Amino acid sequence: MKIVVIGAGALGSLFGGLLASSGEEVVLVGRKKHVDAINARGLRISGLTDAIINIKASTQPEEADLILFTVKSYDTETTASKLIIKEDTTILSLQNGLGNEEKIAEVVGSEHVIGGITSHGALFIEPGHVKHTGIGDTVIGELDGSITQRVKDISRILNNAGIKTEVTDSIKHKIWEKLVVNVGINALTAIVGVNNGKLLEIPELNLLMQDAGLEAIRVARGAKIELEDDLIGYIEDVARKTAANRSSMLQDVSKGKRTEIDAINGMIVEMGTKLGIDTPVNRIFTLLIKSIEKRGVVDQ
Ligand SMILES: NC(=O)c1ccc[n+]([C@@H]2O[C@H](COP(=O)([O-])OP(=O)(O)OC[C@H]3O[C@@H](n4cnc5c(N)ncnc54)[C@H](O)[C@@H]3O)[C@@H](O)[C@H]2O)c1
Ligand SMILES: CC(C)(CO)[C@@H](O)C(=O)[O-]
Repeated sequence: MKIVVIGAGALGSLFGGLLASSGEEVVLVGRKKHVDAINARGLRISGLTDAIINIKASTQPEEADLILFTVKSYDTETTASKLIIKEDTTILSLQNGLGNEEKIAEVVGSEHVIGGITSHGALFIEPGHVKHTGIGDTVIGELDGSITQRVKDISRILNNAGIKTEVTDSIKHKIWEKLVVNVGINALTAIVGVNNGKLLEIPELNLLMQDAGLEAIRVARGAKIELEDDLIGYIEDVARKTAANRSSMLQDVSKGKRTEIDAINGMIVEMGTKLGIDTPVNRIFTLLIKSIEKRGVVDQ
């Protein structure tokens, strides 16, 4: 199976490197500096995985049997329009946020798209070098809930590469559950500038995390997405397991980079408005993060 990783930054390089190490034919498609460093010296993975991997990298998309789609959510539409698709190409999005699979499907056709979430952590260190910062589960599935040979084949390949992966018949629910976690953790930690664990230690932050999460759960129910009962407890579990982590959104604002706010808290506000459900906490989080994006980095 030829695998092309579109959006080979932190997560895509980690997954692509692990797959190449397991013997799969992999091409990383990313930005020029990263691509040139990889082609010159191999891909270095440090942290929980320690390896230098010979792997092909390019700045241009290529035809593939499987495309791992790992750009930030704000690049989804433009990147999907550049994909080279053949009849049996499968695209697996491993992105955070809501709406990515639908945006890709609008461009290439829904028959090519499957959904996925992962709790692995990866950090872009420098061109040619990513750090494996966390090990977690990966779940993939057909958007219609069917269990097909292709998802079973992709799961086998990922597991063979050491990426523990399960197939689910409810990937949309899993994407929503991950979304609720990101709704509760990402923006708040970025606004206040704290690691994830502070959301458990500081009572005021814990209340805000719960309020944001409860709004998302109400919007999900309004959209007929029945979620697990104790999702607030799930958010807290993730914050506890990643207590020392700086969330991806805190990392982004610390570097003066654009965030994925629109696909996370912004999506809750957008859907809540359409459904007539108030989402004041998510609205404030969204406005504050957008203000921080415009403000840029300040000296602490
Ligand atoms: N990093 C993690 O630990 C992690 C974990 C779970 C989920 N995710 C999700 O995975 C997605 C990617 O996250 P990341 O941390 O790897 O981001 P990243 O910014 O490190 O990687 C994305 C890369 O794609 C590149 N890119 C954008 N458009 C492109 C194009 N058209 N062609 C080629 N390259 C292009 C960007 O320049 C960037 O280098 C996000 O949705 C994120 O929320 C990340
Ligand atoms: C789970 C999570 C919030 C841990 O930091 C991660 O998805 C992130 O940082 O985006």
